[in-house]
Amino acid sequence: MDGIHVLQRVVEAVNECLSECAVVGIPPPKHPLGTIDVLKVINKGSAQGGPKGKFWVLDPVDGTLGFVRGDQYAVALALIADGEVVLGVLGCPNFPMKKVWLNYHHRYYRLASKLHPPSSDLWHKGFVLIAKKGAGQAWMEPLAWNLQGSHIVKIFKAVKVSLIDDPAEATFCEPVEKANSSHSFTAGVADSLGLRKHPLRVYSMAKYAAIARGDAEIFMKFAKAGYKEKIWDHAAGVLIVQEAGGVVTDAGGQPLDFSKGRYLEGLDRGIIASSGKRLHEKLLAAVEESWDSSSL
Ligand SMILES: Nc1ncnc2c1ncn2[C@@H]1O[C@H](COP(=O)(O)OS(=O)(=O)O)[C@@H](OP(=O)(O)O)[C@H]1O
Ligand SMILES: [Mg+2]
Repeated sequence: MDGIHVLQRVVEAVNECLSECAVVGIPPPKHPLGTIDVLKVINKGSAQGGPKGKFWVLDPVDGTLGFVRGDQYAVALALIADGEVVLGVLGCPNFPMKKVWLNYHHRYYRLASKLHPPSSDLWHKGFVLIAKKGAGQAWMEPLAWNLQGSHIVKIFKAVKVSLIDDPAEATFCEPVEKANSSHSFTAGVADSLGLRKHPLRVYSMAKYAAIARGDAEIFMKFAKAGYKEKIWDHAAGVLIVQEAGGVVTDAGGQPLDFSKGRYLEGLDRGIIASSGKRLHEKLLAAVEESWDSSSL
């Protein structure tokens, strides 16, 4: 598809969404937007971020590889006010309701757990997670997936992190691509922490969703030195995990700083999240123990 056609599709999609505004109580525009109107709105997306003011952070397709492979990806939106994430929305259209199917795309798991292809009634997937800073709650709205054709009731359900704090029972998740996070370093940390389960490798911010929903207890991302993490790859997920009861910091135990512009400047080594304080402290200690012998 060439540029002009993509643009046409975008304009159509925007107008389709706007025509449904009334559903959420916003009056729809009197006339559909034209191409120039849509381009003007897109051009407003030039905020550089920073410590003052309010701005939205959007990652329309996070986990691009997962998206093109028909695997996990996320649509992530966050509102940042004076450098703090105050609202997070994370859409995970391919995320299965049953944890066991998260790994369906990975041959190793299919064979190890003798998974058969999911039947359509089991393959319920897709939800939107929402959290507001300070609410102490994160919410999940499943996407409409009743394949039996019966009435679809959309309900928000509170999600909570897992209660497991024994590393031997915990599951950790990490990026699929070795280029995005060192698998050998996290394997060392896992060993030192006493994690026994095989890592859950999931594309995109769906990893934060896995922690918030209690599908996994730990998330680690250690990119190569020099890589700068972007705020849109983390903002929504971090708030959702925190409000669901989890903890997210850098490897030095400091909160991620969303006030420094487009990047998470000053990030100490990597990003770690866990389902609770006790596990987090053990994880920080294990990272410290493994760091000196690592080549990162
Ligand atoms: N070299 C390198 N190192 C670290 N991180 C990188 C790197 N390259 C990309 N990215 C960013 O990682 C986003 C995808 O991260 P994931 O955790 O989903 O990784 S993975 O796709 O599961 O391997 C991905 O987000 P999207 O571009 O939205 O897919 C990138 O912003
Ligand atoms: Mg991204």
